[in-house]
Amino acid sequence: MELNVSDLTVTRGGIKVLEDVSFAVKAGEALVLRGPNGIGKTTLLRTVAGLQPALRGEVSLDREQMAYAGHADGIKAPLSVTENLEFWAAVFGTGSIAPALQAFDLEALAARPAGALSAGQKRRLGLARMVVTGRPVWVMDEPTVSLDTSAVQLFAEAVRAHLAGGGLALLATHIDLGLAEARVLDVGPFKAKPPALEDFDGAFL
Ligand SMILES: Nc1ncnc2c1ncn2[C@@H]1O[C@H](COP(=O)(O)OP(=O)(O)OP(=O)(O)O)[C@@H](O)[C@H]1O
Repeated sequence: MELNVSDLTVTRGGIKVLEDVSFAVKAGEALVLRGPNGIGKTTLLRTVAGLQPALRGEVSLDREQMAYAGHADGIKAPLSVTENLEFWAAVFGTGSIAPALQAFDLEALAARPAGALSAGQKRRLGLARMVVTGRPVWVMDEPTVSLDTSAVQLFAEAVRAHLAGGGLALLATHIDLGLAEARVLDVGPFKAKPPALEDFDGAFL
Protein backbone atom coordinates (compact mmCIF):
# COMPACT_ATOMS: atom_id res chain seq x y z
CA MET A 1 0.00 0.00 0.00
CA GLU A 2 1.23 3.49 -0.83
CA LEU A 3 -0.39 6.90 -0.59
CA ASN A 4 0.53 8.90 -3.67
CA VAL A 5 -0.40 12.54 -3.86
CA SER A 6 0.32 14.05 -7.28
CA ASP A 7 0.23 17.68 -8.31
CA LEU A 8 -2.51 18.47 -5.80
CA THR A 9 -3.78 22.04 -5.74
CA VAL A 10 -5.98 22.87 -2.77
CA THR A 11 -8.25 25.82 -2.05
CA ARG A 12 -9.83 27.50 0.94
CA GLY A 13 -12.77 29.86 0.49
CA GLY A 14 -12.28 29.57 -3.28
CA ILE A 15 -8.65 30.77 -3.12
CA LYS A 16 -5.70 28.55 -3.98
CA VAL A 17 -3.50 28.01 -0.93
CA LEU A 18 -1.09 25.23 -1.96
CA GLU A 19 -0.24 24.31 -5.52
CA ASP A 20 1.11 21.18 -7.21
CA VAL A 21 1.88 19.29 -4.00
CA SER A 22 3.34 15.84 -4.62
CA PHE A 23 4.55 13.23 -2.15
CA ALA A 24 4.36 9.52 -1.45
CA VAL A 25 4.01 7.65 1.84
CA LYS A 26 4.51 3.89 1.90
CA ALA A 27 3.07 1.36 4.35
CA GLY A 28 5.09 1.56 7.54
CA GLU A 29 6.01 5.22 7.01
CA ALA A 30 4.94 8.48 8.61
CA LEU A 31 5.16 11.86 6.91
CA VAL A 32 4.97 15.05 8.97
CA LEU A 33 3.83 18.22 7.20
CA ARG A 34 5.50 21.39 8.41
CA GLY A 35 4.93 25.03 7.63
CA PRO A 36 3.89 28.30 9.27
CA ASN A 37 0.36 29.08 10.49
CA GLY A 38 -2.04 29.62 7.64
CA ILE A 39 0.14 28.06 4.92
CA GLY A 40 -2.51 25.41 4.18
CA LYS A 41 -1.64 22.21 6.09
CA THR A 42 -5.23 21.70 7.33
CA THR A 43 -6.57 22.38 3.87
CA LEU A 44 -4.15 19.86 2.37
CA LEU A 45 -5.00 17.17 4.93
CA ARG A 46 -8.76 17.70 4.48
CA THR A 47 -8.36 17.44 0.72
CA VAL A 48 -6.25 14.27 0.95
CA ALA A 49 -8.87 12.74 3.27
CA GLY A 50 -11.63 13.61 0.79
CA LEU A 51 -13.44 16.09 3.04
CA GLN A 52 -13.19 18.75 0.37
CA PRO A 53 -12.52 18.57 -3.36
CA ALA A 54 -9.14 19.33 -4.92
CA LEU A 55 -8.88 21.99 -7.61
CA ARG A 56 -6.41 19.76 -9.47
CA GLY A 57 -4.38 16.65 -8.91
CA GLU A 58 -4.75 13.10 -7.68
CA VAL A 59 -4.83 11.16 -4.42
CA SER A 60 -4.11 7.51 -5.14
CA LEU A 61 -5.89 5.73 -2.29
CA ASP A 62 -9.57 5.15 -1.70
CA ARG A 63 -10.84 7.37 1.14
CA GLU A 64 -12.45 4.28 2.68
CA GLN A 65 -8.92 3.30 3.70
CA MET A 66 -8.42 6.54 5.62
CA ALA A 67 -9.32 7.77 9.09
CA TYR A 68 -9.14 11.51 9.72
CA ALA A 69 -8.62 13.28 13.04
CA GLY A 70 -9.06 17.03 12.82
CA HIS A 71 -9.04 19.83 15.36
CA ALA A 72 -12.34 18.64 16.88
CA ASP A 73 -12.14 15.46 18.95
CA GLY A 74 -15.30 13.95 17.45
CA ILE A 75 -16.57 12.67 20.78
CA LYS A 76 -20.08 12.61 22.22
CA ALA A 77 -20.15 14.32 25.63
CA PRO A 78 -23.02 12.39 27.31
CA LEU A 79 -21.58 8.98 26.38
CA SER A 80 -18.89 7.36 28.49
CA VAL A 81 -15.38 6.78 27.17
CA THR A 82 -16.27 3.13 26.55
CA GLU A 83 -19.55 4.01 24.85
CA ASN A 84 -17.80 6.52 22.59
CA LEU A 85 -15.29 3.94 21.44
CA GLU A 86 -17.96 1.24 21.07
CA PHE A 87 -19.95 3.64 18.92
CA TRP A 88 -16.98 4.11 16.59
CA ALA A 89 -16.21 0.37 16.62
CA ALA A 90 -19.80 -0.23 15.45
CA VAL A 91 -19.53 2.47 12.76
CA PHE A 92 -16.29 1.02 11.39
CA GLY A 93 -17.28 -2.60 11.97
CA THR A 94 -14.24 -3.38 14.09
CA GLY A 95 -13.87 -5.48 17.22
CA SER A 96 -12.53 -4.93 20.71
CA ILE A 97 -11.94 -1.43 22.01
CA ALA A 98 -9.49 -2.73 24.65
CA PRO A 99 -6.33 -2.01 22.60
CA ALA A 100 -7.46 1.59 22.05
CA LEU A 101 -8.21 2.10 25.76
CA GLN A 102 -4.83 0.68 26.64
CA ALA A 103 -2.88 2.60 24.00
CA PHE A 104 -4.10 5.93 25.36
CA ASP A 105 -4.16 4.96 29.05
CA LEU A 106 -7.93 5.40 29.27
CA GLU A 107 -8.85 2.29 31.28
CA ALA A 108 -9.29 4.17 34.56
CA LEU A 109 -11.55 6.67 32.79
CA ALA A 110 -13.59 4.10 30.85
CA ALA A 111 -16.89 4.71 32.67
CA ARG A 112 -16.55 8.51 32.82
CA PRO A 113 -18.87 10.60 30.57
CA ALA A 114 -16.66 12.12 27.90
CA GLY A 115 -18.03 15.57 28.73
CA ALA A 116 -16.41 15.27 32.15
CA LEU A 117 -12.90 14.69 30.81
CA SER A 118 -10.13 17.27 30.78
CA ALA A 119 -9.01 18.74 27.45
CA GLY A 120 -6.01 16.40 27.25
CA GLN A 121 -8.11 13.37 28.23
CA LYS A 122 -10.67 14.28 25.54
CA ARG A 123 -7.86 14.49 23.03
CA ARG A 124 -6.60 11.04 24.09
CA LEU A 125 -10.11 9.68 23.55
CA GLY A 126 -10.30 11.36 20.14
CA LEU A 127 -6.98 9.76 19.19
CA ALA A 128 -8.03 6.36 20.56
CA ARG A 129 -10.82 6.53 17.98
CA MET A 130 -8.16 6.22 15.26
CA VAL A 131 -7.07 2.84 16.66
CA VAL A 132 -10.71 1.71 16.73
CA THR A 133 -11.29 2.57 13.06
CA GLY A 134 -8.95 -0.22 11.99
CA ARG A 135 -8.15 1.85 8.91
CA PRO A 136 -4.62 1.69 7.52
CA VAL A 137 -4.17 5.37 6.65
CA TRP A 138 -4.20 7.88 9.50
CA VAL A 139 -4.55 11.53 8.49
CA MET A 140 -4.12 13.74 11.53
CA ASP A 141 -4.18 17.49 12.05
CA GLU A 142 -2.31 18.76 15.13
CA PRO A 143 -2.96 15.52 17.04
CA THR A 144 -0.99 16.53 20.12
CA VAL A 145 -2.85 19.73 21.02
CA SER A 146 -3.60 19.67 24.80
CA LEU A 147 -1.44 16.58 25.38
CA ASP A 148 1.18 16.56 28.14
CA THR A 149 4.64 15.11 27.60
CA SER A 150 3.73 11.58 28.61
CA ALA A 151 0.59 11.60 26.46
CA VAL A 152 2.67 12.77 23.48
CA GLN A 153 4.86 9.72 24.08
CA LEU A 154 1.76 7.49 24.19
CA PHE A 155 0.67 8.99 20.91
CA ALA A 156 4.08 8.43 19.32
CA GLU A 157 4.00 4.80 20.49
CA ALA A 158 0.50 4.36 19.04
CA VAL A 159 1.69 5.72 15.69
CA ARG A 160 4.72 3.44 15.81
CA ALA A 161 2.49 0.40 16.49
CA HIS A 162 0.23 1.48 13.62
CA LEU A 163 3.21 1.68 11.26
CA ALA A 164 4.57 -1.65 12.49
CA GLY A 165 1.17 -3.19 11.66
CA GLY A 166 1.50 -2.06 8.03
CA GLY A 167 -0.34 1.25 8.39
CA LEU A 168 0.85 4.69 7.35
CA ALA A 169 0.37 8.16 8.79
CA LEU A 170 0.21 11.68 7.43
CA LEU A 171 0.34 14.33 10.13
CA ALA A 172 0.57 18.07 10.56
CA THR A 173 2.22 19.12 13.76
CA HIS A 174 4.36 21.97 15.05
CA ILE A 175 5.95 19.89 17.80
CA ASP A 176 8.61 17.21 17.79
CA LEU A 177 6.81 13.91 18.31
CA GLY A 178 9.97 12.00 19.03
CA LEU A 179 9.26 9.89 15.95
CA ALA A 180 12.78 9.85 14.57
CA GLU A 181 11.70 7.61 11.71
CA ALA A 182 9.12 10.10 10.42
CA ARG A 183 9.98 12.04 7.27
CA VAL A 184 9.25 15.76 7.19
CA LEU A 185 7.80 17.73 4.28
CA ASP A 186 7.95 21.52 4.40
CA VAL A 187 4.91 22.68 2.44
CA GLY A 188 6.21 26.27 2.22
CA PRO A 189 7.61 25.86 -1.31
CA PHE A 190 4.14 24.83 -2.53
CA LYS A 191 2.52 28.10 -1.46
CA ALA A 192 0.21 29.24 -4.27
CA LYS A 193 1.33 32.26 -6.19
CA PRO A 194 -1.10 35.19 -6.24
CA PRO A 195 -2.95 35.45 -9.56
CA ALA A 196 -1.21 37.71 -12.08
CA LEU A 197 -2.87 41.08 -12.57
CA GLU A 198 -4.22 41.37 -16.08
CA ASP A 199 -4.64 45.14 -15.86
CA PHE A 200 -1.79 46.53 -13.76
CA ASP A 201 -2.92 50.19 -13.85
CA GLY A 202 -6.45 49.16 -13.08
CA ALA A 203 -5.29 47.75 -9.78
CA PHE A 204 -4.62 51.33 -8.60
CA LEU A 205 -7.97 52.78 -9.64
N1 LIG B 1 -13.25 29.54 6.29
C1 LIG B 1 -12.25 30.08 5.59
N2 LIG B 1 -12.49 30.80 4.49
C2 LIG B 1 -11.48 31.35 3.77
N3 LIG B 1 -10.18 31.20 4.08
C3 LIG B 1 -9.88 30.47 5.16
C4 LIG B 1 -10.89 29.86 5.97
N4 LIG B 1 -10.29 29.21 6.96
C5 LIG B 1 -8.96 29.40 6.79
N5 LIG B 1 -8.72 30.15 5.72
C6 LIG B 1 -7.40 30.58 5.19
O1 LIG B 1 -6.88 29.48 4.44
C7 LIG B 1 -5.46 29.43 4.56
C8 LIG B 1 -5.03 28.03 4.91
O2 LIG B 1 -5.50 27.68 6.21
P1 LIG B 1 -5.14 26.30 6.91
O3 LIG B 1 -6.03 26.17 8.11
O4 LIG B 1 -5.17 25.21 5.90
O5 LIG B 1 -3.62 26.55 7.35
P2 LIG B 1 -2.67 25.73 8.34
O6 LIG B 1 -1.34 25.61 7.66
O7 LIG B 1 -3.34 24.46 8.74
O8 LIG B 1 -2.55 26.71 9.58
P3 LIG B 1 -2.28 26.44 11.16
O9 LIG B 1 -0.83 26.03 11.28
O10 LIG B 1 -2.55 27.79 11.76
O11 LIG B 1 -3.25 25.40 11.63
C9 LIG B 1 -5.09 30.46 5.63
O12 LIG B 1 -4.47 31.56 5.01
C10 LIG B 1 -6.39 30.83 6.29
O13 LIG B 1 -6.39 32.19 6.69
